[in-house]
Amino acid sequence: MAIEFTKYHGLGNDFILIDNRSSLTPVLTPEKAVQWCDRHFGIGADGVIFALPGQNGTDYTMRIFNSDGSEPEMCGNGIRCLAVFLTELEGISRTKDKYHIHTLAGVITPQLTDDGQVKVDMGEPRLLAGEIPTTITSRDSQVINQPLEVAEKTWDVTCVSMGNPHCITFVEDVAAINLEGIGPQFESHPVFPKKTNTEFIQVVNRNYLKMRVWERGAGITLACGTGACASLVAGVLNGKCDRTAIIELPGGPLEIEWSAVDNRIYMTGTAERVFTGKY
Ligand SMILES: N[C@@H](CCC[C@H](N)C(=O)O)C(=O)O
Repeated sequence: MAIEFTKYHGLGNDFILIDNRSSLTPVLTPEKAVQWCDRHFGIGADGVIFALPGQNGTDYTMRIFNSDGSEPEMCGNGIRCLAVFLTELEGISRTKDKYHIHTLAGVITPQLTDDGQVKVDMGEPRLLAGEIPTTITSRDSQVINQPLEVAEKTWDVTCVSMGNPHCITFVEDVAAINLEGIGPQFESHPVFPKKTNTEFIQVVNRNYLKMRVWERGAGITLACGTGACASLVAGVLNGKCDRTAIIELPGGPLEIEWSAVDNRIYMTGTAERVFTGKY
């Protein structure tokens, strides 16, 4: 039987959204998700997102399969798309502009803003090596500016978890990075037991960073919300940027703040519906 879907994107990081509110079990298997995400033989997307019933007092649950069928803990651009999708599903019965969403990374709270964007309380970054997880060791158990050998080169990396793992490295020129060549080697490096997303960051000034990303389970994408949050944290920890900055991605800008008051990360950006269909 055909399943209804809506395609969305957050800065070109694109997702197939499915109304799964009648069950806690996703209507697609990971294998089917791979086929749906295929850009030649399917609909084409970086992942499939399911809007499921809430758990433990939350409004809804989000689950996501990457385009390779693996299941990440969280997706920053995806949760903005989910928030807009939920407003469309609720229609005139909608009573709120803020949702508490159960995810594998904890409760995440997106809120629609007056200018049509979505601001997300992404929670607190996790910095301990065991929380990333990574086996890279350092004196205080945080991985900040530590050397890592990848593709016959030593990279200084900082590791941050936003529920999902991120490895950040600062470079002179993001455009010069051979993402396709080295991204997979970071992703599957033995120091990351759950693999990793990798962000290459060029600091333009203390409030403006350029980023390119190789995503775990999806490869090169035009944007990564959790990656932008993790990169701002890495920038602050390395003394390279302020606690609020614009992160410029190939698909567009995200505004990221790491609050000194509550230690939480706030991400603001767009989410656009592309089309609906049945498949
Ligand atoms: N693009 C997403 C992250 C999606 C999950 C990631 N590929 C992983 O496996 O951790 C974002 O916007 O955060």
